[in-house]
Amino acid sequence: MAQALRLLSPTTFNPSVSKFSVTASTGRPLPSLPRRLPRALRASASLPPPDLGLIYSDGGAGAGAAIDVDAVTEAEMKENGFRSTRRTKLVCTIGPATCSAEQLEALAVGGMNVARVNMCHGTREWHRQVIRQLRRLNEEKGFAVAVMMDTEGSEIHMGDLGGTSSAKAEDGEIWTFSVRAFNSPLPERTINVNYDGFAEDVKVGDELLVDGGMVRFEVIEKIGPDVKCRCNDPGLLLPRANLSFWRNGRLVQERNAMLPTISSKDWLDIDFGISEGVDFIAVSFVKSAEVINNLKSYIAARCRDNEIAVIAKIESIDSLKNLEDIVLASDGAMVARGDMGAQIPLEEVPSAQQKIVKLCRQLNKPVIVASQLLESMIEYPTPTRAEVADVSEAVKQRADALMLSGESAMGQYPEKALTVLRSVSLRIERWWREEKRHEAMELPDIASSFSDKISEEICNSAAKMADNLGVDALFVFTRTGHMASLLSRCRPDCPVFAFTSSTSVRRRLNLLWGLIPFRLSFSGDMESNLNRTFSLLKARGMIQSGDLVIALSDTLQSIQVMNVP
Ligand SMILES: Nc1ncnc2c1ncn2[C@@H]1O[C@H](COP(=O)(O)OP(=O)(O)O)[C@@H](O)[C@H]1O
Ligand SMILES: C=C(OP(=O)(O)O)C(=O)O
Ligand SMILES: [K+]
Ligand SMILES: [Mg+2]
Repeated sequence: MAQALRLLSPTTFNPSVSKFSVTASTGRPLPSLPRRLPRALRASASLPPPDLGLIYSDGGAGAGAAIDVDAVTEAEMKENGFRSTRRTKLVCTIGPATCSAEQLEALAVGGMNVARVNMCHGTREWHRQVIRQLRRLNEEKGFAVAVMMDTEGSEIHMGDLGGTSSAKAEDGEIWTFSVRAFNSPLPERTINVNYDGFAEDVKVGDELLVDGGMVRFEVIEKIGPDVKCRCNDPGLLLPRANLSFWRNGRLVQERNAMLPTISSKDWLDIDFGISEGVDFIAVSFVKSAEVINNLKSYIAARCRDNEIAVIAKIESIDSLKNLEDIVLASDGAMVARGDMGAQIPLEEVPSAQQKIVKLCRQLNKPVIVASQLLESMIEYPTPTRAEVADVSEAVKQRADALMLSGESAMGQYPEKALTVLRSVSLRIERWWREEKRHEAMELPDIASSFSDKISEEICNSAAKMADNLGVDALFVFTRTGHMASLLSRCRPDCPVFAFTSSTSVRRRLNLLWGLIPFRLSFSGDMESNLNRTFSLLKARGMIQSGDLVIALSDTLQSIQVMNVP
């Protein structure tokens, strides 16, 4: 039994569906609440352990009937019922510790939704191998792991330590930072700097921060291209670590303002990303909305269907100043706490994070909380309690995604770190759902057309209905993914199954909170879409007769409430 509300706006009116009335209508008579218990309240039959080796493109009834879903999602849903699937998405930076086909598959099985490659490190050839392996994994195993390429940006950083993997700087030691080119091995206590103007720009007395303050030096003497510095806060120097300098307690920014956000090397990396078909490009050290607009036009001119989403990394003082404009121009944002913590006082990072996460949700842009979430797990197999609390805070803020950096790129325990993110997310999400602790957030109107406004109203209402009725899932049939994003923005209690006919939309939706994206070709006929979807998912054991579902479609701009037949 279905109850339908359909609104046909002038732009989406389609004569083939004109049998539906143009104003709101209920499809069939409304009996007293026809729902059965939501699945979460029913005794769940114990299921055999999932076979994670198998995959799933359902080719059985021809391409038209196929549905793409990965084995991990399927197993998770069968095991726990779909109300308890994970809502917070997980991004893993790929590096030497995770670049083999087996390691990438282990991460995908462990819940990685997006793989990030950082163009600061490694060669294009290395990144190409990783991206192609990920694509193969998706094709062969039905995953929808998206690829995010992160630009290097015009930051000052150290060279690569002449081939050694790290160097220890001790308290009081004098080190030379130099723009000269050296043959490796480097002279003792010498660091190469990538920026030619470095020796001119720094002044005696400046404080030099490595990796946002993990190691600190004071500039004591300048000799031509060499800058002598005394170590005041000892620590480990890692290859290509970021350098910033401070004068009178403030970050020296003049130089930053001179350099382009997207360097000539970044443009070559972006061309590389476009040709390799990455799903997201994350832009480092964004200063204004302009650079995002430029990149988006560049992509639009080169990609059919504008298939690459642009993520603004919020990590500089300028990006915090121009936050709203930057977020509005972008397709998403990253709270890049690593560099942010080097640009503003550390104690201001938590409030900046909360502000960015909130703004992104209001403006309907996915947001990633990144850096040092589980830093100690680079070396140790268990996280600190403080790290677990940090992860839990980001989950409570209902960020779309959490990101691993060094933990997955070069740490000792990449899979364990991912497991920690997954289990903490699941536990905290469930706790806050059960306690109904989430405060309602005011969601401003964001639509720019009347048709978008209808979609927005439908999604807001559907999410509210879903919470009030305690439905098992929201189903959304969406071509561009927009309607799915609007539902995700409402952060409903139940998961959102997003059906889209495009594999690239499916991958991009994988970054969004609470969405379970499927690839499915569908028509303008909701009735037949729903019937087909129900039978495909039922055949898989992913839904059951009686599950209560609210279904939406962006072609019809409709809402239906129904039990799975
Ligand atoms: N493609 C790569 N090749 C080699 N090492 C990498 C690669 N990607 C990441 N790493 C290592 O992982 C660390 C953490 O990654 P990330 O946070 O992305 O970079 P960064 O530390 O430069 O901000 C890097 O400092 C680097 O040591
Ligand atoms: C994610 C960040 O950027 P990157 O790792 O590229 O420095 C950060 O600074 O937190
Ligand atoms: K980067
Ligand atoms: Mg950074």
